[in-house]
Amino acid sequence: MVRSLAKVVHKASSPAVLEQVSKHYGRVKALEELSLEVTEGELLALLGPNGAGKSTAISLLAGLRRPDRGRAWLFGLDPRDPQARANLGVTPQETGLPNELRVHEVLELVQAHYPNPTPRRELLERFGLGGLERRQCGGLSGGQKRRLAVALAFAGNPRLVILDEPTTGLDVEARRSLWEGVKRYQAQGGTVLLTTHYLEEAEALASRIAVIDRGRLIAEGTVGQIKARVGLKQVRFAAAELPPLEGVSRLEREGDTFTLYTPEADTVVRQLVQKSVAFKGLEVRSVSLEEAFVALTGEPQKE
Ligand SMILES: Nc1ncnc2c1ncn2[C@@H]1O[C@H](COP(=O)(O)OP(=O)(O)OP(=O)(O)O)[C@@H](O)[C@H]1O
Repeated sequence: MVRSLAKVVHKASSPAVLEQVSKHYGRVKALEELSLEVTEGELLALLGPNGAGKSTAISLLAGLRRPDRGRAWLFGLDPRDPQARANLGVTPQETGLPNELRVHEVLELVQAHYPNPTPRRELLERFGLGGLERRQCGGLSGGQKRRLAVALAFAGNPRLVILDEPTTGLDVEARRSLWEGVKRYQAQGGTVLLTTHYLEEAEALASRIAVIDRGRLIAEGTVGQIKARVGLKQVRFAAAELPPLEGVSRLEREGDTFTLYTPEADTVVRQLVQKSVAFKGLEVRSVSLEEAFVALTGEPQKE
């Protein structure tokens, strides 16, 4: 009795919880027994390759879809409960703004749905939109549109904001300006769940990272802990044979070309020299997050 009560209190105190959720689209398994908790005041970055299930997880928390199994909680309530969603702001992946409406009109339209909206000035300033109030949305640049779409997620003065790949397609400057707005919200006590393909973005913003792949949680921890796991280097060279090597997360062979993934490229190259491997055309480079995920989640080492 005490235990189940503790469980309820725990869920009620967290802005968002997924508890062992599974979601299938026909034969496609989008999520498999995924558990995730976003705690008050944190910025949790949800990372994963294309099709990992990030958007599906978000849609369950936003009450847009229901899990086939398991439960989703938003402020201790069913996410489809309007009372729970009144405290939530969401930016979808796609930016659909009416071309004819002016920036201030769009903001007012969204603010009007909330009892205690964030002041317009603050939103404009926070997301670098000052001076654009009277511009029609159709006349905004891609980066400005994206910043406005993200600002809208904050318009209702929410306690939790879900940002689904907010900076995809933005240049470095626009991305940084958006990060500043998100950081300021979090500094004022806001909670954020962010999905992104960019490790750099998670690094700049996240207090914690969860990595999902094929609908399952495969890693979770601080930025440092995740970086240590996905911060792999790729070592590639041609050689006739390869002795066993230490510190290799994954090994691929195509003809006489070997591709090794390792967190310790220097150590691997040193072993090649020490073991007198006659290698040619050595290349060492950092892998993309995508490749790191494949190396992490792929089959075990094989030739
Ligand atoms: N409406 C749908 N109907 C059928 N399959 C779907 C649907 N939505 C998503 N899927 C599939 O479910 C899986 C998870 O998709 P989801 O969009 O949640 O992943 P994601 O991690 O957000 O991907 P991305 O990074 O590409 O946005 C994928 O295999 C996808 O093709």
